[in-house]
Amino acid sequence: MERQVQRLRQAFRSGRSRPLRFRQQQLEALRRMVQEREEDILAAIAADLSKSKLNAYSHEVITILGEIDFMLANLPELASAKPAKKNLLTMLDEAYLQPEPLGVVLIIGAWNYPFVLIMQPLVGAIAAGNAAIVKPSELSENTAKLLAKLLPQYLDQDLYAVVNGGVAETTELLKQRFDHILYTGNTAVGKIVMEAAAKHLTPVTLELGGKSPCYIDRDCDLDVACRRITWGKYMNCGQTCIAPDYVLCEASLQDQIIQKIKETVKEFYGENIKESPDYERIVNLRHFKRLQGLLEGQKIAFGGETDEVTRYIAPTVLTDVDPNSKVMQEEIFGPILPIVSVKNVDEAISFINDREKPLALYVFSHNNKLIKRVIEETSSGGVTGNDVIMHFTVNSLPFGGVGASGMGAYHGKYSFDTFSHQRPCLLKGLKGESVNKLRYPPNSQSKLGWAKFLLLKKFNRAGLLTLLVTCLAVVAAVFIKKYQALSRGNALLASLVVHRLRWPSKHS
Ligand SMILES: NC(=O)c1ccc[n+]([C@@H]2O[C@H](COP(=O)([O-])OP(=O)(O)OC[C@H]3O[C@@H](n4cnc5c(N)ncnc54)[C@H](O)[C@@H]3O)[C@@H](O)[C@H]2O)c1
Ligand SMILES: CCCCCCCCCCCCCCCCCC=O
Repeated sequence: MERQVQRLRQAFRSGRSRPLRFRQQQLEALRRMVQEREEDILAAIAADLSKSKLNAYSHEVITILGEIDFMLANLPELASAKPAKKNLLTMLDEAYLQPEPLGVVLIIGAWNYPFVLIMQPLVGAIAAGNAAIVKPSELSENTAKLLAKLLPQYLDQDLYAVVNGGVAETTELLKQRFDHILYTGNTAVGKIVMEAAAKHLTPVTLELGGKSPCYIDRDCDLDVACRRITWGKYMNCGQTCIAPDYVLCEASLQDQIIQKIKETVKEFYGENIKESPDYERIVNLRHFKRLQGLLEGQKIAFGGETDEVTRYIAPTVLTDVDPNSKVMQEEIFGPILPIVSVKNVDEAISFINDREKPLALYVFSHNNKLIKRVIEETSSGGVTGNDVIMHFTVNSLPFGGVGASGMGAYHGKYSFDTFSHQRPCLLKGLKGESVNKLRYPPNSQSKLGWAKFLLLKKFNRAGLLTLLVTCLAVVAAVFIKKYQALSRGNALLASLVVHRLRWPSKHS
């Protein structure tokens, strides 16, 4: 592994990944890969998550095609130097921010959206001019194997590599020195990644999880709210980092919400959910058993059926859930939706604030002021009002967590920034030593006065008067110089006219 990282570092040092044209070619190759190998990609995702090809396309492939298109369209602007504001001491100089690639970056993905969670950061890493190693999750082994086969066929092999494996391989990988690590997965492993990164002072982006709350206000269109929540909760069988984890609402709303979600489940997946091509399965037996454990002792409003052989768990709603029960202590990451009743929005806000900061927060209400209030008085990675999941799809919004749900963000421009160093550059000329004298020793009270004026824009009356006189003197000097030049010009013109009058040319 050490040798592999070294190989990438050498290729990065050659400077090959930096020119915009090269980055564009690699992104175009990535897009070609997605288009030409679409069938293989959909089949791998389908095999890993028992997902229909249509859903694999709309959950994963669309996102990546959109991200590549965004980068290709915006790369010249993203990679360009941005002028910076200057102070009085540097106003004649050039000050700008130059994005530069970080070097060799590591991208570790999770299994639940196995294609997106590797490819979307990779697009950002390439766009920013880095070399990259990607480590797909071993739990989504079909997608992992396919990525290891396809990426080298389409991308520069010395700059981009795939490492497959589980804990042992990832542990070994994490011993190497990287210039950035973007990790997606659970919080416990996030801590391991951060600890390993700290040994090399490597910056990290941690895309973690958490329990994303969903508050439904009394003043709300419950039909719409429940339809949207049902979609976001049971998509990918609840195995979505930003799925609404639980519902908070007044007790009086509980029965209606249960009824409406039940009807929507029927509308979406039919009478026989097991037969629906739109309903996935739990990724493995460990997660299946974990989820079964969360159902124990709970009041099941509907759903709750499980089948170990196919790892099927029906869309389930739990009612009157005790906030101290196990299902409310850990991220559910499955098709189980607890409803916890609260007296009002104040109690909902306290409930949210008493817990770790979630990755997403959802509020449903006709009352925009209430939505804004919930946003104002809580914290979360992202928020969607009157819908769920959809903020993930807006690539002008950074995607990431806060507190226990992660650090840093990516998507669109934010991916580019995550994998770049915004290098501050100040270019000065070699003239202007008379002003520079102010900062050279020996120091004096008057020099300090000038420093305060030039850097802090603080000055007293005497200073202001001096400045005014200085400015007037400068203006006068410029004016006199121009006037002299003008008079010299006029004199020259006059002499030419006289000259021509005396000796008219033969053509005139
Ligand atoms: N914020 C996001 O964008 C996002 C997206 C998807 C999932 N998630 C979160 O991820 C979690 C589910 O993913 P998971 O953790 O089960 O995925 P996972 O089991 O696939 O693990 C994630 C990655 O960590 C590696 N890994 C596992 N154990 C390790 C160890 N001991 N040392 C080093 N590396 C190790 C795996 O090989 C894998 O590549 C949920 O909490 C979910 O909310 C977050
Ligand atoms: C008219 C048809 C439009 C279909 C649009 C479908 C939009 C689907 C959006 C899917 C979003 C997938 C979320 C992936 C989250 C991955 C990160 C967390 O696990």
